[in-house]
Amino acid sequence: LNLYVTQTVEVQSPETQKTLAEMQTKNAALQEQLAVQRQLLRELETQLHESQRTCAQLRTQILVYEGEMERAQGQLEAEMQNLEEEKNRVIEEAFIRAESEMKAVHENLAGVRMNLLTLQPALRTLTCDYNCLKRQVQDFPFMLDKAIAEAKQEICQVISEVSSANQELLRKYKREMNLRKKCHNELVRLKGNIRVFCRVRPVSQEEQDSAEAKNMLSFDSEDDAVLYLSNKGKIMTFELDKVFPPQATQEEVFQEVQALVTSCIDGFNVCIFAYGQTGSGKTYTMEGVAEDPGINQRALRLLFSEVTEKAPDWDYKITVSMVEIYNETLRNLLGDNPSEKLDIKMNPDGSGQLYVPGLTEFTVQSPEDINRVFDLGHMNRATACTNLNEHSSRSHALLIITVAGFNSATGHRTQGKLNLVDLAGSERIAKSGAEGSRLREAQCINKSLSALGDVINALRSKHSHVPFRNSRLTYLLQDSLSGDSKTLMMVQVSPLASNMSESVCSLKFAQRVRTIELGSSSSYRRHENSSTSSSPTHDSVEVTQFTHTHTHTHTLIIPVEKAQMHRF
Ligand SMILES: Nc1ncnc2c1ncn2[C@@H]1O[C@H](COP(=O)(O)OP(=O)(O)OP(=O)(O)O)[C@@H](O)[C@H]1O
Repeated sequence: LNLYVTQTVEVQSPETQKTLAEMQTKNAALQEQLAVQRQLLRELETQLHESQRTCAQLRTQILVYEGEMERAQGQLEAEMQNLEEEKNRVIEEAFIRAESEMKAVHENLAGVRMNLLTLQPALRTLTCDYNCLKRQVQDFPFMLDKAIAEAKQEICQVISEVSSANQELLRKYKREMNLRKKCHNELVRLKGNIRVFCRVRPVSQEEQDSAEAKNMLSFDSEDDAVLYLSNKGKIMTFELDKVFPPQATQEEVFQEVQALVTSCIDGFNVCIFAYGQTGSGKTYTMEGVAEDPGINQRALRLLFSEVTEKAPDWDYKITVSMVEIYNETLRNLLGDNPSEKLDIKMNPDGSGQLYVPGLTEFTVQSPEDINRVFDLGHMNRATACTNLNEHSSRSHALLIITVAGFNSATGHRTQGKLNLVDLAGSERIAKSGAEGSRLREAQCINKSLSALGDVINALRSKHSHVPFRNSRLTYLLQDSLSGDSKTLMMVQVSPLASNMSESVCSLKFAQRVRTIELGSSSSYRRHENSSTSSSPTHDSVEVTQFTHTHTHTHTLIIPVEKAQMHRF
């Protein structure tokens, strides 16, 4: 390629010129190729130099490595030598140790062999025991079945013995219960079906200094059933079941009443009436005051404590209703609408019992519940009238407590009702000089108190017809006045001189009721010093009329004046 010849040639012919041009083009192309080749050659030469330098470096490196390898070889050999020595030493030590261990194992083996020789008899015994146990285990299900069968038989026998003992106890319990009821009834019968108490209220602070306060009533220190009354210069003696003097406390009064209250737990129906003229203390005896409650509150508290004592054998539910009878209209004092009039109807369940549709009943479980119920009743009573004091004097207020019991052991059920009645004032119409609406009120009161007397009369006389329907009061209390019910009349008496004629009427009524019940020939006797001729007339016809009555009803009656209770 370096042999290019540059020659200037004279060219004449076009062909030659063409050839020349082509040659020149070729020459240029070759020149270009030559330049490229030269460049390539330079690069190759550079690469060659580079490779040679790298080769020299690598050789140097190899020499370094070879040196290092020789050194490592030396170290390796030394290390191997060391390891060889170490190996020999360790092998030697292991051998020595193995030898001593082997020796110990030999010794142990000898011991174990020795033990084995001694354990063999024990093993034989254990094997024997095991076989024995195995046989027992095989026999166990049969023995167990047998034992279970025997135990079952014994248990069945014991159960049947216990059950028959229980039956016997139950029979005895029922017999005792019946006996108790019979004794109770007998006691009540002996004491009288109608019990009549009298309570004289104290002279108030305001009355203290007036002429009214002079001592018209006196008591017998030896006989708490006698009351002396001085009227128009004569002294009359009244004999009742019990007379409470003015100083008698609410607690003392309640103590005499509590047996009657608790009998409703045994399923008896009980009525307690407070009877007397306005201001004689009826409401005080029945309701009392906040700091010294009367029969209503004490009765509920006693019922709570009694039923609590009987738990868990007996389960009791105590419900309370409050109604008012005003002008022969029945009102629900615990309902949402106290002005709504209630009706008394025959229960559609065919039991022949009466019921009051729409009457509210509250279940009470604590003294707090009682307070809430009483508050509601009072509030409703107050909202339905303009003057509560006057209104309460002219209406009957009834607290009806139902006690339903269930004995889960015997399946026995009981239901008793306790009716606590604060009657309207018993004063005579003539004295009050009433007209218009007052006259109507007085007539209604007169009618219902007379009806109460008529009902008691008919029941005592065993009349075929008892006029329960003659008043709302007797109709409502029908269930609790008839049958083996018990009734108590609490006759309230005012100590004031101006009230003496009303007091006489009340006490005469009480006396007559008591005479009927006891069948005695004379219900009140004159004081020895009194004039026989001028004392109030004792109606011997009425007394005779009630002498032969017999009933299981127990009643405590507060006296009703003669004019109102003329049939007595
Ligand atoms: N045993 C008593 N101890 C103290 N105060 C009594 C007693 N009895 C009645 N009182 C008082 O005498 C007043 C009249 O009593 P209470 O209101 O109970 O008579 P009432 O017969 O219910 O009259 P009403 O027919 O008007 O309702 C009351 O202030 C009452 O607190």
